[in-house]
Amino acid sequence: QNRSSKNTKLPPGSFGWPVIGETIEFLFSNPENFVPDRMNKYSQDIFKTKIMGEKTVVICGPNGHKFLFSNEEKLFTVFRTHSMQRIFRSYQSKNPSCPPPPSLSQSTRVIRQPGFLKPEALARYLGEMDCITKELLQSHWEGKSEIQTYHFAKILTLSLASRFFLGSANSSSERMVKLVHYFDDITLGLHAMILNVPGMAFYRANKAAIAIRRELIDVIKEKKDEMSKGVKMQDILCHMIVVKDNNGEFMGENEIADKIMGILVAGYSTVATTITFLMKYVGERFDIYEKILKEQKEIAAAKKEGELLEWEDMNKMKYSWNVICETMRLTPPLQGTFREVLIDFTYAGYTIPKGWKVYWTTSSTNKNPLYFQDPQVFDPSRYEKCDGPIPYTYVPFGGGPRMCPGKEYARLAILTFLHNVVLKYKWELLVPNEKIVGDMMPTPENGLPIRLHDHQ
Ligand code: HEM
Repeated sequence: QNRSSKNTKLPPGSFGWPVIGETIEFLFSNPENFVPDRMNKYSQDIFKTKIMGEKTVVICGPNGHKFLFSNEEKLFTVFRTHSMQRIFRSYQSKNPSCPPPPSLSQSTRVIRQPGFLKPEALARYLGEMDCITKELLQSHWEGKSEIQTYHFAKILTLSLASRFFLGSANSSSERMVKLVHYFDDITLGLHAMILNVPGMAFYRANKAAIAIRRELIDVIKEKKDEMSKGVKMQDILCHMIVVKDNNGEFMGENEIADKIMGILVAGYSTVATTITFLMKYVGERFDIYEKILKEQKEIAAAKKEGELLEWEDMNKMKYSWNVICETMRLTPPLQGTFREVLIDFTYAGYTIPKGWKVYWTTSSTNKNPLYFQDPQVFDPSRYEKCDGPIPYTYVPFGGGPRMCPGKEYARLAILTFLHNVVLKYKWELLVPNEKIVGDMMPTPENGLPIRLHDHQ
């Protein structure tokens, strides 16, 4: 229901300290605690807080998720934190003729263009994805007994993403991989407080964005050069170069660079985190490893020697996908995102005023015993039951019209990795019970070192 009213009853909760509100608790306490603690204290449906300088309501539980995902662009619109807006600016203030900074949602429009991430396009790319994964496993794992999983996952993810989004006809992918630490800095800065002081996350993220933007502009120039020679290409970067905006104008290079950077960042740490925690959880459970291996061996046995993965193979990886889903339930690679309220509305008996921000988060459902029995237990069979989790309780990719556009791409990338790894290796965790650090971006403290064992 939505209505405007003067007799408003705001949701329960606390705005915390003057100015900073509850930002410190939000950013630095475990996100698995911040939300459930307040749900228990105030309301299971909704509570108010002040984070990142904004009056915010956190909308909770499956009903909250459903309400939010069903009212996009009616009651809410996307909101990027101030740090995100500043990091992804595609203009420099010294150049007043440049257009205003685009929001990340503009890169979303481009990535949602028909074709790019649709199954047909992904199916065409799958063989190459398999090939790149094999090559990287060979060059980074072959002959080694110990691997830093997280570091490798980042290299793999960034290589795949830049080859796919920037096009494979140049060496841009290797150049992006050299910038891997800058991508980390940006990811950490996305939810940082705006303190542009050396040593602070926001300062590092800005520096990183400048370095990546510079490199991307070189890649764009090279791409334009190739296109002018008539080389036919079908990647997102080419599309951005030729597409015109609403005013019939081509995008400037800074703008294209920012949009590409947005897509690379969105698809980078999420996939790398999932791969890393997948290796952790499977490394802890040999019974699960054996089931994955059985499934992958059957798929490999049905193929000719050296034949690359195809779309139908991916659809057979049902158990493997359930294991990945369970990984994302226990360690969601992205906690949640913000919206801005477009008009006053009421929810669960409370009024939420226009201009406030709304935050939805996986942590209001993913470990809630109401929806997941024995929530701390790693149990891929939860997704086997024909009805699976209750709708809107399991939302690692969000839902509704804003659901992650990279979901299918991520599924293929992670399954392709798992297929190649289990067929060749067993592994053991070198630091059992390794501490997980990082609040908005969960990270194993030591980078998840593993010891490899070949099957032979
Ligand atoms: C395991 C991997 C991934 C997870 C768990 C994940 C999760 C999410 C979530 C929760 C959102 C927010 C949706 C919302 O605001 O309601 C999102 C948005 C987004 N994701 Fe992903 N994502 C993953 C991989 C990727 C990949 C590989 C790409 C790039 C191809 C990508 C591109 C995007 C973009 C561009 C958005 C912004 C969408 C918008 O604002 O409309 N993601 N993702």
